[in-house]
Amino acid sequence: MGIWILNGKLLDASGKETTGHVLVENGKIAAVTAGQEQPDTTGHEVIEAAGKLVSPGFIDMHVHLREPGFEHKETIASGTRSAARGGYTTIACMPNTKPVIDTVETVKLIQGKAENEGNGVKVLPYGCISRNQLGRELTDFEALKDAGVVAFTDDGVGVQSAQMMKDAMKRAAELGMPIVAHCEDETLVVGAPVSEGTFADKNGLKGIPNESEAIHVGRDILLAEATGVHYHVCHVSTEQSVRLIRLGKQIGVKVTAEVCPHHLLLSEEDIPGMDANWKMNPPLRSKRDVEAVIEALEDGTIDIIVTDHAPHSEEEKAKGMQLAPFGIVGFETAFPLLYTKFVATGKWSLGFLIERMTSKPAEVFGLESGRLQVGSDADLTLVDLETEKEVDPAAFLSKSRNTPFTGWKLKGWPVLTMVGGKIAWTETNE
Ligand SMILES: NC(=O)N[C@@H](CC(=O)O)C(=O)O
Ligand SMILES: [Zn+2]
Ligand SMILES: [Zn+2]
Repeated sequence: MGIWILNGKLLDASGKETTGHVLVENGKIAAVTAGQEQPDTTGHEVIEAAGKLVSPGFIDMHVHLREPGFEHKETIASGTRSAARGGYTTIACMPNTKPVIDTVETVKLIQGKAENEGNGVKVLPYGCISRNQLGRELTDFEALKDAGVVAFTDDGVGVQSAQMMKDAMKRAAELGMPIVAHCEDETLVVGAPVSEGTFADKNGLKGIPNESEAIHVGRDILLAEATGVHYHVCHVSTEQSVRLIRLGKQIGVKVTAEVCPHHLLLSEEDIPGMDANWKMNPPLRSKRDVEAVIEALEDGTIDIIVTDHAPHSEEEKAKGMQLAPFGIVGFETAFPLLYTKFVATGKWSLGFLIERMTSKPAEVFGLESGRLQVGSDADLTLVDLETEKEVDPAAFLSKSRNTPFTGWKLKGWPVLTMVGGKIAWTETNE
C-alpha cells in the first residue's frame, strides 16, 4: 500500500507551478502526475493537499544540534523535531559539540542517536578540520570520511593559520571532500558583540569589522585555487566577501557559499536594544551588506540558504549583549520568513526559493535528495502558503527560544514533513 498526496501545488523542473499528485511507495516517490485528473487511489492511503505546496524536503547544511555536551540548549531529539516542523528532511550538524566531532567514535555516537531519536530526519555530521577545533593539528580525515562525515569544518571558530588551512585543503582535495569554513580572523575581533556601525557607536560597544570575515574568504579562495579543493563559505554576511566569492567563481575556483535568513532580512540598524537575541556570529551588518548578500544569492554568487540554527538557553542569553553567546535558532521560522518577505512580495519566484533550499544544497554537497522525482526517497514537505501566524518562541519545538523574529506575522508554514515515506511531523499531531 502506498500514499497518494492529492491536488498539491507542485513545481515543475523549470520552477513553474502546477497542480498534481504524488504517489509514495516503499519510501520512494513512485509517481508524479500533473493536471487536475484524479488518479485511482484504490488500496492506497490518501493525503489531501489541495492548496498546499508539495516541495522536496528542505535541506539545511548548517545547524547546531548541541549533543553531545550541551543538552540544555538542544538535543538530537529536540533539534530534529524542530527541524521536521520547519520542513527540513536533511540537516548537516556542526562539530562544535563537547567533545567536538573529531573522532570516529563521536561520529558514530551522533549517527546512532540520530537513527534512534532523530524523528526520521536525515542527520549528516560534519567532522572537524582540527583536533579539538584548536587549529593546531589536523584530524584523521580519511577515518572521518570512512565513518560518513559530509565535509570538514571547524565552524564556531575560524582556522587562524593559513598553513593549517592549506594542509587541510590538500588533504580534503585528495579525498574528494569539501572544506567548509567559518571565516573569522580573530586578530580583528577583540571582544566585540555586534558589527561596526550605528548600533555599536550608539551603545558604546566595540564593533566587529567586515574585514574579519572577508580576509579569510580571500585567503581561502587563494588556497582553494592552489589546492583544487571544493571550498564552501559559511554564513556570508558582507559585501566584501561577496565580491571575493564572485571573483573566485569567475576565475574558475571551486568555491560555493551559503547565507542565513537573518542576514537577508535584518541589518544592525534593526537591533532594538541590548537584547542578546539579536547577537549572532557573523553579526547583523549594514544595510549595504544586506543588499549585497541578497543580490549575490539572486545572481548565484551565493548558492544556498542555511539556517545556522544555533540554540542557546534563556539563562545564557540573559547575560546580555556583551556576555551572552552568539547565535539564534532558525529551523521553525526560516521558510515562513523567506516566503513572506521575498516570495509573497513578488521579489522572488517560489521556484527560486525552493531551489536554494532543496536541489541546490543537494547539488553543492552531492546529496541524492532535494528533488521531486520518481525513484528518489520520498522526502517531502507540505506547506500552507495562506494562513498567517505570528512567530511565538514559547511554542517552538526547539529547546531554545533565542530568536529576533518574535511577533513577526508570517505565511508559508510547513504542515507536514515526510522522510523516506514516513511522516516525521504533522501540524495535527504536534
Ligand atoms: N552562529 C553563531 O552565532 N553561533 C554558532 C557558531 C557559529 O556558527 O559560528 C554556535 O555554535 O552557537
Ligand atoms: Zn560559524
Ligand atoms: Zn554555525
